[in-house]
Amino acid sequence: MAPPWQQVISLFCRPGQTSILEKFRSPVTRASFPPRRPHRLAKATLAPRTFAFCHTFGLTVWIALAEDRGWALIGSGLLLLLWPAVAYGHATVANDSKRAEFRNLSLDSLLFGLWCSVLDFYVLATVTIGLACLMNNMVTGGLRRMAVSMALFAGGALGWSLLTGFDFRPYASTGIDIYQGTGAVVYLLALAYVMYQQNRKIGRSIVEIKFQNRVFHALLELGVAANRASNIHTLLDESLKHLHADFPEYGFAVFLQERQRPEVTRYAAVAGLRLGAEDERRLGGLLAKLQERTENTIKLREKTDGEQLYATSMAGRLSLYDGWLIVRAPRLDAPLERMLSLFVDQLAAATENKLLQLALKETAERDGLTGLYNRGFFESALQLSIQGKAQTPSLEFAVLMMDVDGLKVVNDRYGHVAGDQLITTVAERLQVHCRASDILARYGGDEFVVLFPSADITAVNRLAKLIRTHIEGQRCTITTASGEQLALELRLSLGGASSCETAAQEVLSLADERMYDDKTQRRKQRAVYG
Ligand SMILES: Nc1nc2c(ncn2[C@@H]2O[C@H](COP(=O)(O)OP(=O)(O)OP(=O)(O)O)[C@@H](O)[C@H]2O)c(=O)[nH]1
Repeated sequence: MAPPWQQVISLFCRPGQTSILEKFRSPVTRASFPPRRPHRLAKATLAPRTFAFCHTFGLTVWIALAEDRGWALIGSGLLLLLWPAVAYGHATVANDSKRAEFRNLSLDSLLFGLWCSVLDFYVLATVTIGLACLMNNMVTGGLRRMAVSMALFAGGALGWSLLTGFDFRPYASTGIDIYQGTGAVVYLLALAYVMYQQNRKIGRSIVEIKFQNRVFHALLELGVAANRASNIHTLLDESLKHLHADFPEYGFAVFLQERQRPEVTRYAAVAGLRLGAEDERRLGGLLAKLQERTENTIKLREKTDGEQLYATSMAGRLSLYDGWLIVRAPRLDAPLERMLSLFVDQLAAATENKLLQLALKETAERDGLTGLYNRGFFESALQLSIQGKAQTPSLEFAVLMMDVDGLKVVNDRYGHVAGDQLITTVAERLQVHCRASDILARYGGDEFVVLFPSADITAVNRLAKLIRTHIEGQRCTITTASGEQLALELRLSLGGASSCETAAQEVLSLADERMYDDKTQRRKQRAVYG
């Protein structure tokens, strides 16, 4: 059985409702003790409420002394002094602090109504206190709350009159009138000041929210730009363009410098800053000297367009580069610094991802020795051409196969290093004669292939002629592993075919056959001519 004091408390609780004591003992309440923060409304009303109740207590004391009504009135008036603290505590510990404060405002009206009755409806006090209650509720909760407040004020006054009998004393004394009038004016001014402070706070919050929205938008745009960009230059250019569109009052630049050689700026982008090539070089040099600095944002010595330049470091967030975001701003304030640090984080992550993505793409598409497309990429491109021909029969494509003659001999005589150099030399020279639309790939060992995605056999003949004129029989110098210099003659066997001559799937094998025919013929010729 619960101790008697607990039974008394439980009398005030509805069945199933948790008593205040239980709330305090529950682990949840203990975990959140000391109490939560009161709602800003509770904080804002604390001072005016304290003033109003203290002032009413003063009025009570004055009337009690002036009319010799004894200490009973003053003693009960002491409750008025306690109420502001109780109300504030209530709003502080409540789960829903705002609702609790609204309840406090209602109780204010009820208490004041009752007290006006205690003071026998002294007219000036009843009017000013009643008006103050109505205004307070109107300001915080609109017409509905004001109506509730009016009802509670009237209810408090009538209720007390019914309990203790109705007395009416329209006037006390001039001194008390002056005291009450002055109190009412001070209260109104205090209320107006609180409202002004609240408005200022709201104004500041709106400005901050707008700024945060711009930051959020810039970060979203950065994500989109990062997805779309095909290389680092585009990524940086687009990101800065969007950032400048969101923050036109600032100018931006970004520098990525090589980690090992900070004086080398690998990528730079500018938006909303007038930086010539010379300025960029000078700024790059300045940033290279700042590598050791650890602060987030540094004020630079440089100024542009009459405004100060600041640099925010990407500080170790890129594996190969050191990055800097430069901003031109009249001054560096806390929101700008926060925005820079957020943007730099995202930009560094997007750049690093893009670098990784490009490296992976490079590995997947390119041949490691020559840097040309590899066989996998060529075969995907050939499949696309075959599909294109199936969908649009008038769309032709062609293939030229090439094989370096005599690589085995070079390997056997001078080693694989020399053989590798022969392969890369052929690749470089072939690249010179290919057009941007031609897909030149290393097909395997010493075999190369060119796909002409929308051309016929004339493209093959054109390139074959260029190879025969400018590569065939040309000499190249190769250094062996032992440091010996060799002069080798380049020789290539060629075979071309196009989709006008055979079925699309057969083009590559036809080109291959023709290349072997060419190789056989050239072998015979070499045998004949020695
Ligand atoms: N150095 C080097 N050699 C390679 C590479 N890939 C393949 N090879 C060699 O290239 C040679 C290609 O063989 P073949 O085409 O029969 O040699 P070839 O001397 O060019 O003969 P023909 O084409 O008949 O003139 C082989 O000896 C392979 O080992 C490579 O990446 N580097």
